[in-house]
Amino acid sequence: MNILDKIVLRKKEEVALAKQHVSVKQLEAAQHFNRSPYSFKEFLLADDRTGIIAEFKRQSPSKGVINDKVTVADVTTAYASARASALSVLTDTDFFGGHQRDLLEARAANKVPILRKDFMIDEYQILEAKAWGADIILLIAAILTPQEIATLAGTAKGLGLNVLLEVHNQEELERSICTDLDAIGVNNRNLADFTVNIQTSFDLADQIPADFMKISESAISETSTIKLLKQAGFNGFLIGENFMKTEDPGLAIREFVSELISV
Ligand SMILES: O=C(O)c1ccccc1NCC(=O)[C@H](O)[C@H](O)COP(=O)(O)O
Repeated sequence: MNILDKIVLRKKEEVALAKQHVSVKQLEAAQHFNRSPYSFKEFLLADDRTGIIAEFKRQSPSKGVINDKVTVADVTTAYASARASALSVLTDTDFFGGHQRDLLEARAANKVPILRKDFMIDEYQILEAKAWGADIILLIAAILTPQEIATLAGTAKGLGLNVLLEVHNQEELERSICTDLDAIGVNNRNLADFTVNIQTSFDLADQIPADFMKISESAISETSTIKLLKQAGFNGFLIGENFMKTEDPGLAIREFVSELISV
């Protein structure tokens, strides 16, 4: 069993448990449920933003603890001030050390789109994402059937949420595309064995239909890579570890962005 299988197995238990504790009615009555989500596309394309989707990532299965000394509010507000186009907040606890309250804290502190970064397998989690103040949800092709992707994407769009589909190869891309997607992300990390290769994004760039925003995800640590990805047609760049591994992720993104815009 690989790590994705383990995560999905645990996620099924978590969702079943969550449904016993919080009803759909309660989620629908939550403070954020009726707010209108920000447009992911607008923030990705805005002249005064960078395309960076900056991730709050305490730990990961591949790296263990990355940073457990910083707070969500400090880091995410620094990311947004440094002109990140969006924030990514992990809400998976067992494998990434994230939590629902991380998303709620990021929402309270920021006026930019926020991705609920989790392993979505059930419509209930989409309602949670809306209730907790997310603007974007992630659907990972490697763990969902085409029918599940279409259904979950349809539910999310019905709630006004933005949908990011994540793929790792052409086969996943071809079988997963549906109308209710806003963006397609190419993950440079193989989630089964943790190997990373930026070339994955370049290989798939031209295969992504022009109607979708193109995002490159994982293992980005150089501004020169972003420039090449932009030339290949990418609009967004999901970066976690490169900022989070430093003592001051806010300073790290500021320095990164000043280098990015200096040429
Ligand atoms: O990061 C991991 O180890 C990982 C393992 C298993 C499933 C997902 C995993 N990461 C999720 C991500 O996609 C990344 O957090 C995100 O793209 C940022 O990547 P990075 O900039 O390399 O931290």
